[in-house]
Amino acid sequence: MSDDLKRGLEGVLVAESELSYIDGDAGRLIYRGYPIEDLARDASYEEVVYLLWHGELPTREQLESFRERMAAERELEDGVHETVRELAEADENPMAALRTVVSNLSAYDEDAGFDDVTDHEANVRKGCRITAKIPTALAAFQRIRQGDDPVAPREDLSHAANFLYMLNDEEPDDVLAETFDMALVLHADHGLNASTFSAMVTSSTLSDLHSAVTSAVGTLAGSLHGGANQNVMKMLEEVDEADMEPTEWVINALDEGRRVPGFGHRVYNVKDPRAKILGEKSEELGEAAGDMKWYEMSVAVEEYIMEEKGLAPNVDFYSASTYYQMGIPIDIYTPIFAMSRVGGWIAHVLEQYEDNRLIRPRARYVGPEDRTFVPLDER
Ligand SMILES: CC(=O)SCCNC(=O)CCNC(=O)[C@H](O)C(C)(C)COP(=O)(O)OP(=O)(O)OC[C@H]1O[C@@H](n2cnc3c(N)ncnc32)[C@H](O)[C@@H]1OP(=O)(O)O
Ligand SMILES: O=C([O-])CC(=O)C(=O)O
Repeated sequence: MSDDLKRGLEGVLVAESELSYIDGDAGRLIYRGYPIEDLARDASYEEVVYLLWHGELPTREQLESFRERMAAERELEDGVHETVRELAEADENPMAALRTVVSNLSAYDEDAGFDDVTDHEANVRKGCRITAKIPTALAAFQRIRQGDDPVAPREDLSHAANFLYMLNDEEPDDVLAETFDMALVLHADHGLNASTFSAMVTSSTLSDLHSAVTSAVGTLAGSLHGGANQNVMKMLEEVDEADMEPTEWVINALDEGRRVPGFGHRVYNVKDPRAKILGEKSEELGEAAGDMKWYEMSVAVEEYIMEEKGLAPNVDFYSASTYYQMGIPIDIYTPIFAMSRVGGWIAHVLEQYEDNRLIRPRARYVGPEDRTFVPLDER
């Protein structure tokens, strides 16, 4: 046993995976061998989920049947719908609401249970249901809390277009649907990031898929991980409202020892390739709207932090201004991240079950030893 301490498990290899590879120095990301740039340009979210779960890109027929299968699972059972309504009416935080809803889905899933948690086919069925229902739950949550009626899902729309339709009660145009689909593709998997790792830890105990995804949603919520995307947008809004230079906000934050959301990464030492693609989208949306404010502010922040701290933007940085310009409410950016990453979480759980070993590291004990117990009355 090695006594080397690796805080935050930095750089520690704990598994073999065929799912995604990140070259942090070259700024390169691939899913099962395919460059993220190619997938973002040409593949739909459904195609990418198929690739992650099955190992190969689908043929047209395979994709059609996978799409139909997922789309048929979009409706929420009445009990889940009631939970969504209660959470929305109680003004629950959206990530907390999503965590509760994912957990609640298992009560209505005919394959749920702890008898044979590693059954691959049952897990793909459960995975389809969880992935298909998260957008419905999230859109309903958003609409109920803003005082509108939920919009029922449509089976004829893509995963991305259907979500925007349910959110806005309006079919998105092609630009919006394609931009959102691309964002889902970009967020679908990313090696052993913290939320994926927590899904793996949960499944490694031979707990079930719903528990693993519930753990992952809770982990993604934190501001050092998926929660950063909404903090990026809050920063840009603060800059705008105070009519200050973006660099001023950053200088203040750094002076106060605060992290600037959307910058830095455990694995990338250069600009995250996903941030490059999302930056282009943010720029295009600004051009289309004739308002470059959000994009230009973002670029000013990026240039300043690179120069001062040598830190590059991560995926959360440009997803913020992209979603904002699509009219998406800020506090559902992180649930939208979860809506995509669930495909990756499930793929990693399937992989974990294929060759399971309990994940259980050690801590170096630095507390006292050999203390003499003093009975309660004598303390
Ligand atoms: C989808 C995702 O999860 S992507 C990440 C999303 N999270 C964020 O954007 C939050 C802001 N970023 C961060 O807090 C970090 O960069 C993390 C958590 C992402 C990575 O953290 P780590 O790998 O632990 O890097 P670590 O904390 O060691 O940082 C290295 C140095 O860069 C600094 N640094 C890293 N990120 C930032 C930042 N965003 N703002 C200011 N300084 C930063 C640290 O202060 C540290 O400096 P020091 O050596 O002088 O103390
Ligand atoms: O890989 C990480 O640590 C964080 C990240 O970028 C992601 O989860 O997409």
